[in-house]
Amino acid sequence: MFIQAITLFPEMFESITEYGVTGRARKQDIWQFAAINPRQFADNKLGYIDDRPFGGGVGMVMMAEPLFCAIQAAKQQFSGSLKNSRVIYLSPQGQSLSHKKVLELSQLDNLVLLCGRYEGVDERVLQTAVDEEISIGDFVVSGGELPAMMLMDAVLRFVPNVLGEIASAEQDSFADGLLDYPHYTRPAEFQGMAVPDILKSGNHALIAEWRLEQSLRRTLTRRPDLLVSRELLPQETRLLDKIRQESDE
Ligand SMILES: NC(=O)c1ccc(NCc2ccccc2N2CCOCC2)nc1
Repeated sequence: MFIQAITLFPEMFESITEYGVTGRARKQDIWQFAAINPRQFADNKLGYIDDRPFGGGVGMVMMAEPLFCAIQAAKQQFSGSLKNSRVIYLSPQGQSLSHKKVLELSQLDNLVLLCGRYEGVDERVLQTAVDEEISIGDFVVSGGELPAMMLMDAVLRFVPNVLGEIASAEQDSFADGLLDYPHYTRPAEFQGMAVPDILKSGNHALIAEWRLEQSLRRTLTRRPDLLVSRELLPQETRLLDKIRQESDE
């Protein structure tokens, strides 16, 4: 997958292109990245890429021309099939990012991520050159770069070989619609708190059931909304009934 970010702060993306599993995978050429700074497309010598808003109001708006040219330049860099590409604008006004959308985006060859700064971008860029507007949550941050990196990381976890054979994104809790179970490692006792005995039993079937019960228990108490739209396997229904009976006692 080839990901391009249109951003005034290219260096910010080093946190995902140089570090962690995503950084290692990029260095292994499992995915590729390029940043395009719209300032190079400013048609004035001073590199202005923002201007005052029509209609007045605080702050500045990113001008259409430099962004449009940057998106065109990104499209000329596409690898693989051109049609398997998407230009995405990260904004609080976008469609909420979901696991389903992450999976859909992970199938693409090319992603272009437009990162807004100032008060946002000229609407005409969105109308002519952006395919989708996506929000990573109902909150506002100072620029689109961090939301873009969140989207990138979530998507890259589903690109083959990014995670390596040990971990797999499919086993992530959200992948099967439940919250994750608690994790423990050595020492077996920490500040007087012991690790649940079941995890030291070596009985992998019982351990798997305990973990599933913990996921269900956590999901029921912290995010019951996730259970509403989820099909339950017989074993899950049995465990949920057991958990609900406990809380009814
Ligand atoms: N939820 C999200 O995905 C999300 C995405 C971006 C973002 N900010 C960049 C931005 C992008 C578009 C429009 C306005 C703005 N902002 C610019 C700075 O001022 C506030 C508004 N914030 C939250």
